[in-house]
Amino acid sequence: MENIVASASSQIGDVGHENAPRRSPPGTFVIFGGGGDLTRRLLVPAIYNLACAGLLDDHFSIVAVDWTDMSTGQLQQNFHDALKNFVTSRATEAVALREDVWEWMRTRIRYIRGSFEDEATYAQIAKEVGEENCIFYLAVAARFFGAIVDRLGHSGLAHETDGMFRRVIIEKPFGSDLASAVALNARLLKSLRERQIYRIDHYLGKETVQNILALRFSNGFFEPLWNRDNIDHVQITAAETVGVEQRAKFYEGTGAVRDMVPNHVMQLLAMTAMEAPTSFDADAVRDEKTKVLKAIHTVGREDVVRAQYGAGSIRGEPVVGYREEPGVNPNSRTETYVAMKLRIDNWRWAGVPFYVRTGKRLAARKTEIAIHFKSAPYALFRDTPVEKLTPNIMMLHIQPTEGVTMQFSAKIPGPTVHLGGVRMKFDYSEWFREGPSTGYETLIYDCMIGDATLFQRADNIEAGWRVVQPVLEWERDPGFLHFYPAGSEGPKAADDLLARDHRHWLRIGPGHTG
Ligand SMILES: NC(=O)C1=CN([C@@H]2O[C@H](COP(=O)(O)OP(=O)(O)OC[C@H]3O[C@@H](n4cnc5c(N)ncnc54)[C@H](OP(=O)(O)O)[C@@H]3O)[C@@H](O)[C@H]2O)C=CC1
Ligand SMILES: O=C1O[C@H](COP(=O)(O)O)[C@@H](O)[C@H](O)[C@H]1O
Repeated sequence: MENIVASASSQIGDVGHENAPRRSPPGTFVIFGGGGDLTRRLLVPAIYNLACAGLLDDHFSIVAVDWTDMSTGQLQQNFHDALKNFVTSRATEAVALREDVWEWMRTRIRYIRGSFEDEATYAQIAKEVGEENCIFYLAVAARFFGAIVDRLGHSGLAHETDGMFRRVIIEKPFGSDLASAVALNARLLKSLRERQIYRIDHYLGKETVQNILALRFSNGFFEPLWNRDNIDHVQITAAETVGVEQRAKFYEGTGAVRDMVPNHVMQLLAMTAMEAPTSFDADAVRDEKTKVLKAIHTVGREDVVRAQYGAGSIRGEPVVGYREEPGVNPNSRTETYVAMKLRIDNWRWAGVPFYVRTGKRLAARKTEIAIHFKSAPYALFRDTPVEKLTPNIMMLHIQPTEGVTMQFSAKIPGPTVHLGGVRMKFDYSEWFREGPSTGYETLIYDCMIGDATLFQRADNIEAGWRVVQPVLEWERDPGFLHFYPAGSEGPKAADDLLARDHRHWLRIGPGHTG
């Protein structure tokens, strides 16, 4: 995991200089699905940002493979238009395109028109890339993952020689349940070695997600408290305001559980709950993640709430319910929300529930991890006006706010003992004077330099699917689907899930959260 963010002048203690990132090795970045949406919106802007940062070797090139009828010139024009629309050096703020960098990039882009299922396409790629290092990025629908990798194997394109690498980046969804993920892993391993496979989870590219490990393991004061002696429970939220957008076809067969939980949510949980790895070596980190996911107790049906949004309003604007979205079956039982209570059965976490929830069309866009500490004893305050102590919560804000907040009690100035809940906040953009990148830059760059720390290993993916597998088996059961109005905090059943344990969710929308 390489730090590609320039060292900031406001850092206390120097962590940047001797770790200054090096240029990528020379090679070709082959994009299957080079005419598609992901390429345009995320991959090309990320490569451009790496070029701006001077991180690409002079012998870097892009080969886009797709069946769309266009020339290399037209593809270059499409990428240029895409960059103008989508390029951001930071996640939130648009910046002007640097034409000098674009010109450098343009001359390195080539197009191969061909079908993923045609051997001739691979022969053309082989001719184009020769003996160069290659990264094959599968920016394609999941049904092509196995088929493309088989052909990379048969054509010899997957074959590495001394000093030359061949790596494959695979997008999500990686399987649609445990069995299909296991089968896909087995299929990939017929043509590739595990170390050649980079299974992407874009959450791991987010600086704030990477910061979870930095925060836990580079500071002396968090880790001693990070266990069942001090933590009451943990809440993980990944809430979106968007609906299914133009992806109804994909989403109808997928739903919130498959789309978000085995991958993004499990990664957030693993980073929060894993033991300290022995180093940042990819396997050391991934061993610990897998161990903690494997320690999750088989989930019971009473600990899961599936739900679907109905009509409602977001920021005062009326929005239709999921079943009214274009392309969605009017009787659809696909969930757009899921909440789960998970128990991690190990020495650190036994007895500490991890409540996770994710959904579309909720009250706000908010991804955060809230660590709720156990309360201090109240006895000292019983003869004071203080009626209860403010819960101690440490919030790791992943997005759109990026930072960390600590909530605790403080004495309100005055002659009597009154306590108030206060917050101490670290904000990325305020402190480092620049926000984190989109995430794809880090992941692509890490693959170029052969660092798989932020990619999922086969056992990691399978452990995530194992957690949700029971939920997939109940999805047809009548009654296993609740409803919530768009723009709300989610279904009442999810509130009941915590109320049973005398707890409540932090608010997603604006308002008091403690
Ligand atoms: N788009 C996004 O924001 C995100 C996408 N992803 C994942 O990335 C992957 C790609 O998604 P996305 O870019 O949206 O998909 P697209 O359908 O936009 O892109 C795929 C491209 O491949 C082309 N194609 C399809 N079949 C063939 C074939 N047999 N031979 C050659 N070309 C073919 C498509 O052409 P045509 O359109 O003519 O079929 C299209 O140009 C998916 O796995 C998705 O889940 C992940 C995160 C975000
Ligand atoms: O992978 C996916 O993630 C997005 C949410 O990503 P974020 O970075 O905006 O949090 C989600 O909308 C999409 O359905 C899912 O496929």
